Amino acid sequence: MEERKKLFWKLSAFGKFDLKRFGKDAERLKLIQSKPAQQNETTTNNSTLSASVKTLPETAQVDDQKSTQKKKKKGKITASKKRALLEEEIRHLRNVHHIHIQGSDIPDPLKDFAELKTSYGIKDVILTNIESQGYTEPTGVQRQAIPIMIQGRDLMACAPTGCGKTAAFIIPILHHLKEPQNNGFRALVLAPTRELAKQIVREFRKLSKGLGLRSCYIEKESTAIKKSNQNFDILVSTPNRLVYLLQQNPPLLDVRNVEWLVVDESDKLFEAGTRGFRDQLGAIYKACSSSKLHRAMFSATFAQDVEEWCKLNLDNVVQVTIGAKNTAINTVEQKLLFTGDESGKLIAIRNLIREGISPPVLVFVQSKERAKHLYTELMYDNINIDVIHADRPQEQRDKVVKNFRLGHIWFLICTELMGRGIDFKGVNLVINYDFPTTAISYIHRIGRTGRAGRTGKAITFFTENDKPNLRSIANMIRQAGCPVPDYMIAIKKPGRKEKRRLANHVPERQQILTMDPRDYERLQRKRKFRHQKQKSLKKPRLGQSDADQSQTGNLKSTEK
Ligand SMILES: Nc1ncnc2c1ncn2[C@@H]1O[C@H](COP(=O)(O)OP(=O)(O)OP(=O)(O)O)[C@@H](O)[C@H]1O
Repeated sequence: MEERKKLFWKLSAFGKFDLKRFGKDAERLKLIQSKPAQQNETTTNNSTLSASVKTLPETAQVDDQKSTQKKKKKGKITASKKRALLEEEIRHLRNVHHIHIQGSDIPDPLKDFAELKTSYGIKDVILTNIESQGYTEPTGVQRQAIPIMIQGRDLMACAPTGCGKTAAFIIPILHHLKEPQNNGFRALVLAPTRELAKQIVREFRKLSKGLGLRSCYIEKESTAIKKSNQNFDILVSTPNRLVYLLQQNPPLLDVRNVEWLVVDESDKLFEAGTRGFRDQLGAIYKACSSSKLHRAMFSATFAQDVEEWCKLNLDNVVQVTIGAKNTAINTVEQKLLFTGDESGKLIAIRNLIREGISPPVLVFVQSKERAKHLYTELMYDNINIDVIHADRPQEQRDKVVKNFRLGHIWFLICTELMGRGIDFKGVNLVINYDFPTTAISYIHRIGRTGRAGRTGKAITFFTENDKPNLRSIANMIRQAGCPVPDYMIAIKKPGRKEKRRLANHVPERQQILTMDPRDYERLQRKRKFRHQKQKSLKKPRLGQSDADQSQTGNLKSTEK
């Protein structure tokens, strides 16, 4: 027996004592105890072996240590395999949702909203609010932008129209602010129009229910100081209004404690000149002087110069793009309709109405004047129609938006004012009565339909005069998978200079109005008179004194 043992140790001394392989031999030689019957394999490997190893001489112990090391190594391989699997899963998630990223140390996209709690400790109440909005799954932009913003990283996000960019910045801001504080505004969101700013406030309120955080849009100067000092945490504003309030002496607002600055429709706000807000944006940047400031830019379209600015000026910025950049949404069935000349458009729209189109419908024209004229032409056609443009008083604009949302208005004639960001649920059709001057404007206009995964339709009228812009928009339509005739794509591409000229000049068009201009003027006067009468009838409320009335008048006169 002793001889056999010696021989075994000699044989095993230079090799690895693999208990798994040679365990049976060792057992036969009675060098280790035999396995108890019916023992589970995992337990065998751990407890039985460790018990028997005690009986082994030194060399065997050394060998066993090596085997344990190997096992540990094996464990390491499993961990790296695990990471590889996870990376594959993340790659797959990004592919499925067309998420493209640029930047360093980018957090993983969310698999679901629940991960906000497990990985980032977001409050239950926010998750409940998300759920009560009917959001079951995060959209592509939400999956990637939310974790980036939660980590306090500067962000530039480009994602198609109607894919939930608003919630993508609201959720991380709410998580960041946590609860109300006496520090004034800590988050500032800029949007190009009042309508959009107010819509964003509504979204903030829905998603922050139960958190105590207060968000506002400042309508009047007189409320600016009050709101500023009154524990409002979130301010949503147009750049013009904000700059005006900041430039008063003393300033009517304080944004020095702002920690999150979000620029929605950022390519629009970056535009220079009278139609853009670049100067105002510069002043606002200066005013947001907190060292804790983080910045995020969101839009469905991005211009090269904005991208370059962001890369140069934002800290370690992450760029997120969903799908192909600057493309029209593919849930919208798009069509171009040749109407010959301007008068053909009136016939075409009446034909569409006669053939039966399902409301709500948005009709875009290129100017306030044309909006008023088209409204006058169609108002007797027995359809619920209204018009919105910057010349209408804010109170009327709000009413129109509300009535369109409620379905009381079926046809809404509008200008570029409603082209960006406005989320009317269930718009079935967008009619571009006037051809958009840029492909970017086209993307935003038709993006008022086919939102949040729904389908929609867009019909764009064009005349001989629209030929210079036809090619770029026909290309957009083809890219979205809708048919366009080849001759449109074959039109000569305008040069850079020409492109810029086209973008900045709305074409001269033949007047829409078919009635005598004097009759039109008379009608306008009548309408104005009727509106003022309605207003004055509404004003003297029961028990309201003359002094009260004059005060109301004063407040109104301070409105910008
Ligand atoms: N996770 C989600 N699941 C379902 N619907 C969502 C989700 N997130 C947002 N929505 C809805 O999608 C619609 C569009 O959202 P939102 O207005 O934020 O789009 P957007 O990307 O900002 O569009 P635009 O570029 O036109 O401004 C809204 O009605 C919103 O309630």
